[in-house]
Amino acid sequence: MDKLLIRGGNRLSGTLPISGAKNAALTLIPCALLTEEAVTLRNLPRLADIDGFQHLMTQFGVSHTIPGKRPEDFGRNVTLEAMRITSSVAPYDLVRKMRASILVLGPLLARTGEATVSLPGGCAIGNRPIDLHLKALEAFGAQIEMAAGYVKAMAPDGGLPGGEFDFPVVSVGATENALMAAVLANGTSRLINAAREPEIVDLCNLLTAMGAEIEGIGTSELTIHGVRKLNGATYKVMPDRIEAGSYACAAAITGGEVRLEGAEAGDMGSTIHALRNIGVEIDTDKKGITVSAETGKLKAHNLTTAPFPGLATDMQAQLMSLLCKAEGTSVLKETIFENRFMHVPELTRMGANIETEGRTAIVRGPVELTGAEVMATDLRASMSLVIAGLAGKGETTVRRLYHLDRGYERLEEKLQLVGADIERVGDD
Ligand SMILES: CC(=O)N[C@H]1[C@@H](OP(=O)(O)OP(=O)(O)OC[C@H]2O[C@@H](n3ccc(=O)[nH]c3=O)[C@H](O)[C@@H]2O)O[C@H](CO)[C@@H](O)[C@@H]1O
Ligand SMILES: C=C(OP(=O)(O)O)C(=O)O
Repeated sequence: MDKLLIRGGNRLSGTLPISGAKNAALTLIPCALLTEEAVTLRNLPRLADIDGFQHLMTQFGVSHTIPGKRPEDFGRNVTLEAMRITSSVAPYDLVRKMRASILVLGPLLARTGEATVSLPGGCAIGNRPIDLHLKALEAFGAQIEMAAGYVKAMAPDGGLPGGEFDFPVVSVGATENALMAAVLANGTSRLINAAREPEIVDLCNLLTAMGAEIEGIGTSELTIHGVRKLNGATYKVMPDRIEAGSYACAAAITGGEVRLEGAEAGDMGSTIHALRNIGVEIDTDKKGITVSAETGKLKAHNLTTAPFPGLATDMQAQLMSLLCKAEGTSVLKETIFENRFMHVPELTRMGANIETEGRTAIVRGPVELTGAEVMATDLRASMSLVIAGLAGKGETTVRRLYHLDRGYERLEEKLQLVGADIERVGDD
């Protein structure tokens, strides 16, 4: 298995491009199930999760074409066409590798009147139940059955009537599934306390381009007037705000100055706010953001993760690494997932001074980070180790790169562009 070798200490400087957002792409791809016409997605990131989702789509009879693009370019355009749905079953083998596969449930149900999807199971960061996905679909008139690790959703003859669902907890995925089911319902549906992450807005914008009628886009109350048919569309995936935030932390921890080309500051308010409070300078414009920092001037700051517009849980680990180099004591509270501090023991091995108590981590800094052999346990935890490695004295080896490959397009190439000493090597 490949590993990353990072020789820390280089100050990052220059420009790196920000890719299309994984979490947007994973909900835009299943929209192709909602229409017989072609849906073309531009700026899809080249990631293991995206390849996996495209593969899953072939299971339902969706064809995809990738027009030739130079391999050295980032991103990719893909046309998905679901002229006829040949199966509405998502088997365990394909679903278990990628939790987001559950996002085919809503659109398959809406298009064909039934869907059978393997339960995705938990993952390293928490249990991640799907009860809210199912309750929202039930509220729209679906009948749900569970058997042998699969969930089967059925619509009444003539399709889902639509309905109202008030989310007791904000859920990104459940909001997405509910939206994709509601757009083809016979009546009007209402989602209350819906997630309003920028990726949900991206989903609503694609659905609207396909002919859906959605009111309240960008708010926590969405009204969806079901339409009989949706058409195809061509749509550009939004920039990845988590990738951009991660590279901002990487630049800052090295005391560097990096331009994140294509980053959308408007989607990154809480991350930018956090970075500025830590002492990182951020300049924003329409085409990207520029991050600069002086390592000696970083200061402690308390952070609490929350649904958008709060601080994204997907940024917690990366900011924690940065705070190891900040003067003073920072308190980080993780409110979204119950087990999202798995980077802490690895960061500690690199010299960090972090104590955890339940969902709170106390980071004392600044410390001298040192290179070490570390093991990645999940996507953002892995990135936090890369960030620490960039600032660490000596060599850091990060193993289990499949986590990083789920969410960072050609990570080492992008970091090399700004001067990092990082390479991917085969294991010996
Ligand atoms: C592919 C994708 O977009 N992934 C993102 C999505 O995950 P995902 O959509 O899985 O996360 P959710 O927003 O659904 O989860 C939020 C919280 O709700 C709970 N919950 C969720 C669904 C449910 O049916 N029941 C329930 O209790 C979860 O366990 C968690 O505690 O949003 C998360 C929160 O911003 C991000 O960290 C993930 O990167
Ligand atoms: C947790 C994440 O993704 P997923 O929901 O795909 O596991 C993430 O992107 O940080």
